[in-house]
Amino acid sequence: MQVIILPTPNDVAQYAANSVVDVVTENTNSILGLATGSTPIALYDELVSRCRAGLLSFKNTKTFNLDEYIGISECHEQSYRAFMNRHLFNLVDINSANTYVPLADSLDPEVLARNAKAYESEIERSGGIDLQILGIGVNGHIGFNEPTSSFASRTRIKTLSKSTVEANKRFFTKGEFQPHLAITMGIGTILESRAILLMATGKGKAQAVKDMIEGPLTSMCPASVLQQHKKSIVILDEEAASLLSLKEYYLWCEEKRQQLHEGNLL
Ligand SMILES: N[C@@H]1[C@@H](O)[C@H](O)[C@@H](COP(=O)(O)O)O[C@@H]1O
Repeated sequence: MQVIILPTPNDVAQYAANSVVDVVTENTNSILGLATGSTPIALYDELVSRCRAGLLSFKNTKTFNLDEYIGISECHEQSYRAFMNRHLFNLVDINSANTYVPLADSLDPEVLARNAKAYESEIERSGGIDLQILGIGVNGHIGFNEPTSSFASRTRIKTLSKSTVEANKRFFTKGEFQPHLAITMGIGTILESRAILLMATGKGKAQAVKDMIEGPLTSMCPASVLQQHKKSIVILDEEAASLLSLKEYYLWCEEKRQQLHEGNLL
């Protein structure tokens, strides 16, 4: 796991944008895994600006989102499909037919299970995800893989934890139905991505970040599984990194990596 600590959330977004640009320009048919939540919004804003400036094109890119709520329609402004359309898909040159978000617009468990299975098949048919973007929940969840999710899990229906429902309450108006279920890529599915980039910003994420990087490998902190991935990069701002015991070491590692890269080590 590579841990990169940067001064501000904007630096985190810039770093993540550079990584996405590298993947998309190296292979114009690349497959991206995308996340929702407030953290990646600054990344999407940056990608939109670069695309509008002609520095980047998503013409042949395919995307797979991590998750979608069950119980609200795709047209609901809090659906993850609507979120992605609003923050990225409608603002860049991507072909909307190449943007996949789990289909969760049914209340029939059999239909939902079939949709989840079909999502897995579609990822596989596409050749797998080149770069998966992740955020992290305050309880260490990734996608909607809540604590105790199996590390071998595949795309499936998942019940949200009370703390996740609470954290996402701010997006729904008072008295409005708020989903307690979602379809999410499984942890096993996420781990098959060729590279993973997790972004975390703000003090509220500091404990989850510490558990993910320095805690034991445990399903109580689903993000800790990234310790086992061969190419996982965690990009943090100072606040999110504030509880790390080995913070100085991670900064030192980046300095050495940079010096080696620039032929400047001796
Ligand atoms: N399913 C999403 C996650 O993918 C996201 O990482 C998390 C944190 O969101 P935020 O970035 O708003 O803290 O929110 C939701 O639960």
